[in-house]
Amino acid sequence: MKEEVPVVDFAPFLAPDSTEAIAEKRKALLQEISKACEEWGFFQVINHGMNWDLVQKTFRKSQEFFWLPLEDKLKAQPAPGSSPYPTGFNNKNRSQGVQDKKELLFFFTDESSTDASKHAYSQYNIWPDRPLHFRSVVEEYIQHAERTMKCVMAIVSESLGLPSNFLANISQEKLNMFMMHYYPQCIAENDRQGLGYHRDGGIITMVAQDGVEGYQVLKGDKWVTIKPIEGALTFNVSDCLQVWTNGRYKSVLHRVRNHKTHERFSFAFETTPSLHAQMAPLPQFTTDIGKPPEYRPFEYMEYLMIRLKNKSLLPNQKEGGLEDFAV
Ligand SMILES: O=C(O)CCC(=O)C(=O)O
Ligand SMILES: [Fe+2]
Repeated sequence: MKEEVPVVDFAPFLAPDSTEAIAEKRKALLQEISKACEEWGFFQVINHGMNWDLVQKTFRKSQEFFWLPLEDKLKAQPAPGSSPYPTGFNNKNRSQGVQDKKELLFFFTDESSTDASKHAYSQYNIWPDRPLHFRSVVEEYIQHAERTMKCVMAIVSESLGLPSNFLANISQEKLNMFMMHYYPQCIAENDRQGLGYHRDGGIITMVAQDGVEGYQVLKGDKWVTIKPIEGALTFNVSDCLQVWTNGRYKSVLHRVRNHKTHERFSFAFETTPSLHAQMAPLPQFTTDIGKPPEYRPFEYMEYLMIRLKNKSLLPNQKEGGLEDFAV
């Protein structure tokens, strides 16, 4: 049988009243999610509550942007030396030292912070002038994505047997990132590295795909395509969740291959702790259950700098990652 990323129907979580039957369904779903996070690190969700018309509208804006001539897109790059972060347009990222066949628009979104001075990363965002209404549409998407992500974090917390506000509270100061990806069509079979294999660096990532295949996750030694399902969103465990749960939930390698006959658009919304968060496996997954920690404590920034460097390595240089913090 062909293996596929588990698809979970969130309808029972969105149901307004909680009958015994719904409570039973929720319990079963939490088990499905837990199994998916342990075995795949990925799951797809239908009936997630995110407005699909808005997702479609944002895809149209993304197309309008990426279909502009390159010289216009380059105007959304930060002026040299003006931003310490890779915000705005980028068509030069590398994976494993090889240039990805992809274009990217990258935004920070500071989530409801109590201390604006600490969290003013979005000041480095670069909003393209064209297409018209680009910023208002994308900001609306981000607002909805934040809400959906909060709901998913609560459900993932419960799937670990923890209180629903656990992941929201563990690192209260969060930083979110929103990436709009564009993968051009690519005929040459040996040149389809849209986004090279990687693990995500945050807590959880939420991906919206258009209808074009190309997103793949490594299961055992096989790349499994994450089927684009109309109306579904994909969620994956990222490195922070793997560290906190001491490896119980897996941050799994995934990649994007360019399509032979179609260009592909996708959005990734990633929630991460603040840059100065202290990371370490939690007692619930170590001392409380008699397991030694798999990672030493570290500052999140230390790890992000390693990741940033990975994007511009040459082919013979070794990438850094969580292994650098393993004990
Ligand atoms: O483009 C996609 O479908 C996935 C992108 C991804 O893996 C990422 O942004 O980390
Ligand atoms: Fe990713």
